[in-house]
Amino acid sequence: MHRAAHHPPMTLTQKILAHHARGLSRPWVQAGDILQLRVDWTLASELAWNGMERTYQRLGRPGVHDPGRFFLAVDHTVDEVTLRTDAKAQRLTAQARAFAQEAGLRHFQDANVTILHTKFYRELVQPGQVVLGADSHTSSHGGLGAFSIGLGGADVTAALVLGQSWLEVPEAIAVEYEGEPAFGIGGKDIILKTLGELGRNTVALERSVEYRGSAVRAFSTDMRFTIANMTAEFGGLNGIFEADETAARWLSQRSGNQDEALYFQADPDAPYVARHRIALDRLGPLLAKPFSPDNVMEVEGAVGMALDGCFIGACTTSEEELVLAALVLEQALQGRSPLPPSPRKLMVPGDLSIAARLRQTGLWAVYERAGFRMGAPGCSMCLGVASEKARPGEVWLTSQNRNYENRMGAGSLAWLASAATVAASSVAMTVADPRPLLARIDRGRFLQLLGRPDPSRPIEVRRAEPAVAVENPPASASSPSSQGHRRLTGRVQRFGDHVDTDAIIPGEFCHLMDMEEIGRHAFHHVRPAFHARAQAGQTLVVAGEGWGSGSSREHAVWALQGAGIQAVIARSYGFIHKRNLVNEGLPYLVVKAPAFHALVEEDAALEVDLAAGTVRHLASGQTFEAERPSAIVQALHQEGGLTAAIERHGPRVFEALSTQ
Ligand SMILES: CC(C)[C@H](C(=O)O)[C@@H](O)C(=O)O
Repeated sequence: MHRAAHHPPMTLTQKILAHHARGLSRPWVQAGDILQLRVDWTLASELAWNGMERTYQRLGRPGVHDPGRFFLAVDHTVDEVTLRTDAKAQRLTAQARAFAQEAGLRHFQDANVTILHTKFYRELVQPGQVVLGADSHTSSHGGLGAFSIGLGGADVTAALVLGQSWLEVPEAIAVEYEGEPAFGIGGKDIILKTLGELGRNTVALERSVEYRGSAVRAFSTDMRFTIANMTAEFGGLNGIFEADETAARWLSQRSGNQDEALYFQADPDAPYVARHRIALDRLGPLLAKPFSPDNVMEVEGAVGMALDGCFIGACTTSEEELVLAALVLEQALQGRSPLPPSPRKLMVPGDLSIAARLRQTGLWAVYERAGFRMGAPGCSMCLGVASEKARPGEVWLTSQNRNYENRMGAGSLAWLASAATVAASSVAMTVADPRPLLARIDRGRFLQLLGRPDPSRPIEVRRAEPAVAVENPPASASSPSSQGHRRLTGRVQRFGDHVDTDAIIPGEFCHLMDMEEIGRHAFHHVRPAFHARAQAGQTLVVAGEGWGSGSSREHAVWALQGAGIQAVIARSYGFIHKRNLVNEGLPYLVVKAPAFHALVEEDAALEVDLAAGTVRHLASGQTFEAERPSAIVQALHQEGGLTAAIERHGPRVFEALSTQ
């Protein structure tokens, strides 16, 4: 083992990756390196486990690498009503329970105890760890300085079984926050500001996003959580904050789970491809209009807009936000009688421990007096699959992280905001600026209600450098040159930019496991003719930037395959979806040429030569070149996907793939 004392400068992410890499040929990593990675933790929900179980079964139920390092929580589809009445939720729950028993999992969270990310962040993750979760918001754990990413079920199952994965070291950007945000302007407003200024699936796409700048020292661990969480909406591969005294103080409150913390720091001249400065001093409350989280506006522009519902909850809404929103409601209710209970105001805490604290501190009762109903911990309305849904045409203000079309239920219109803004708006059920109410809150009381460690208490943070295992001479990357040897012809189904995986297959179909049935629901709401067109020969998808961004659902690939799609051609892809395409063996091509995108229309006939990596537009005879996939991606394609590769190579699969 080397201590990488003399290495080219590395980012924080690169240091964590170097520390976890196996078989490096030199004691550092740089963007573009393909790594075999030791994985500390895998995570999943019952909904993702459904797909993972299929891979696990195909692998012959081989047992898990470490039953103490898989965190499985039943949170996505369950609430009191679905648990009682919905056979889908019951089946998914039973399946997760049965696996927890079979594998002897130490960290199984049964229905409605927590949201996957909430408990894992608060109690388990440690700085410097590598975490792979079958959920896109696994990015959240970068808030405590872990390298934590969402991946599809096949990738996470592989890591669950083998304790390893592979990764191409991403390029990195720095988002540098400057200035002190006003009291009550928290993580949600800051990440919405970031999304509004920089755009989703742009500068962050497939890159590490390192959150830095003079302002971040004062960000609480909850603020960091929310910002890292919505790195998924930003389009980043991972989002991360350097673990510092604030992180160490949070860890020191735990009864255990702090002994592996590694306090890496980016080198001063770390190779960021860009630095983006975001000023926070004049930041006010923001909203994101439907149907995109970067469709951001100031709250002032919507004040008075009528609301059909207010939802405070989902993973992105931290304890701090729930406490602050309660204090906003308390101020709003001063001098007036309680509001009548309303089915259109719902608050769902992320974890039973948060619910308990809200009860102890009297804040639960404040929500009640403000007319809110409270639900048991879970994703609730955020995914549109639990019992609470917005109805068609309804406008909901919500503190969740996604406002895609149909996200809270078919035909719903979700506007995103901080919990404080949702709380202020819930009083008259019209959008309201929370600042007059925030101004009346006693900050000392807010901190005391939160019960966080005293920020002035000194704490020692021992900076770490990666311990790098150098084992191999550089792998001779002979390059198999294709995604198979086939030539495909077909006609095009044409899409624009930012087609998210919720559009490809809505959450309500993510419990299905029959490929043809899943295929029949591809683009169920937004392009119902997709399946029929594919069946009639429009079997090639051509899209713009960020195809398949959003969630990690493997169903998005299965829907395409089930409908009969032969290949996808796009300018760029959501990182997780791209891996899912590779794992499931559905060819994808990256074609950036503007001339191609100007030329190819709906129904155009194309010939795709997978071996050559070219696409020919048959009517004009013009040929366009696709970017060449990395050697490991080509190798995976030749193996027929990840599961087939594991079946063939066993535990040495990543080694075999990287040297093929
Ligand atoms: C169902 C799950 C795979 C998905 C995700 O990965 O994000 C969900 O949590 C979501 O928010 O859409």
